[in-house]
Amino acid sequence: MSNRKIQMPREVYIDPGIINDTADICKSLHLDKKILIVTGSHTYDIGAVPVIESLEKADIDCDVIKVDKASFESISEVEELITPDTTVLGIGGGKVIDVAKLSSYNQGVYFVSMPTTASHDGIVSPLASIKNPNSSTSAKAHSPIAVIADTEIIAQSPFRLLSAGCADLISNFTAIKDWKLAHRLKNAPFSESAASLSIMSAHLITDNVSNIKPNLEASARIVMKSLFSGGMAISIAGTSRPASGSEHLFSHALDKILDKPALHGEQCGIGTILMMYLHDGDWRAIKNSLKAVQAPTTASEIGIAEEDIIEALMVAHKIRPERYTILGDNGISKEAAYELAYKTGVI
Ligand SMILES: NC(=O)C1=CN([C@@H]2O[C@H](COP(=O)(O)OP(=O)(O)OC[C@H]3O[C@@H](n4cnc5c(N)ncnc54)[C@H](OP(=O)(O)O)[C@@H]3O)[C@@H](O)[C@H]2O)C=CC1
Ligand SMILES: O=C(CO)COP(=O)(O)O
Ligand SMILES: [Zn+2]
Repeated sequence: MSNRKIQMPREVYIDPGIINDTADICKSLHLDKKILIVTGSHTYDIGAVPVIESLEKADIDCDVIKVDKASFESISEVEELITPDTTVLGIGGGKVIDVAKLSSYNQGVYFVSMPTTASHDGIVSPLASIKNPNSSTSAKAHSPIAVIADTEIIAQSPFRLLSAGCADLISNFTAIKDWKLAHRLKNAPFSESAASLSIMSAHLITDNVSNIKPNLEASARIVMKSLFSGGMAISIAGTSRPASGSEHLFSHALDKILDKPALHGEQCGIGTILMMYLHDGDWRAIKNSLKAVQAPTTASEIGIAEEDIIEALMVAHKIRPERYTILGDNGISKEAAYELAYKTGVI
């Protein structure tokens, strides 16, 4: 059997109030034998409680587990609660969705993705960004059978999370530049359709910045739809390449260096300014787009010390050596890292 299959969700709902229809959606998909809700401590009240009410009214058996880390320990704890009849509902941010996605994949049961915010592009993709100590790649998992995105809940989530989602999408611009470079220099497999969809998803944000505002359902819808198409680009490519290049390596390096990193999308956004400069591209336009959606553009805005930015720039190329980027095989020198961070105003 070919390894090169493209996975897509079967049903996608992006609507205000749709969370209250969860039981009906599960029934229509024959996923109503047993539900396991994976959620977080903040998202329990916001997302899980209305879903539990909807399932109880429909007499659907349901269990809940809260997770606080996207780790292999959390995944094992969730897997212990899964039986062959279970459907796993991930209700929360990226961390919760990744844990629900990977645990359901490992146990061979269906997964429904229910984002409570629009902060990252893993909502519909078949990959989980959970690294184990021996591997630097995203873990292979599966696409959700359904995506239920309640844009009213997403609109009410902290705007910082939505801005981070916009920044995760804006990072597609450098991810694609890196991917093309790797294709030309290293013959890395490249998909024109995935790359085009990825760039289009980023443009849905940068061409619409004036319509992305706090507490507006229409804004949540724009970001969610862009994350959906960005996730589809990842599905088509079968790798995170269309959405993860050198700017993500920089963010992953910060995650390793720092005890308390900033949001994933925020770090990737700042990484995009830096890597666009290295690509000799229009890094000022990236910065302006980030500012327009209220995403941070400097180290001090996300509370990261200058020396940690420099350290992350110097080690980023080692995070995933098999994925060639503008950082090359040897990375950049300390002096060049300072120059880069200083000239772009990141430090
Ligand atoms: N699979 C993939 O391809 C991708 C995966 N990722 C992964 O996703 C994670 C980052 O996701 P991100 O969402 O930024 O971070 P988190 O999942 O850590 O969420 C950040 C915080 O926002 C809270 N939150 C979520 N929704 C709401 C809401 N409606 N109201 C109030 N608070 C809310 C969460 O609450 P709570 O405490 O309840 O969780 C959490 O405290 C990382 O682990 C990253 O690796 C990122 C990109 C792509
Ligand atoms: O964050 C991602 C895409 O936005 C996932 O990428 P990684 O494969 O680098 O974890
Ligand atoms: Zn990302």
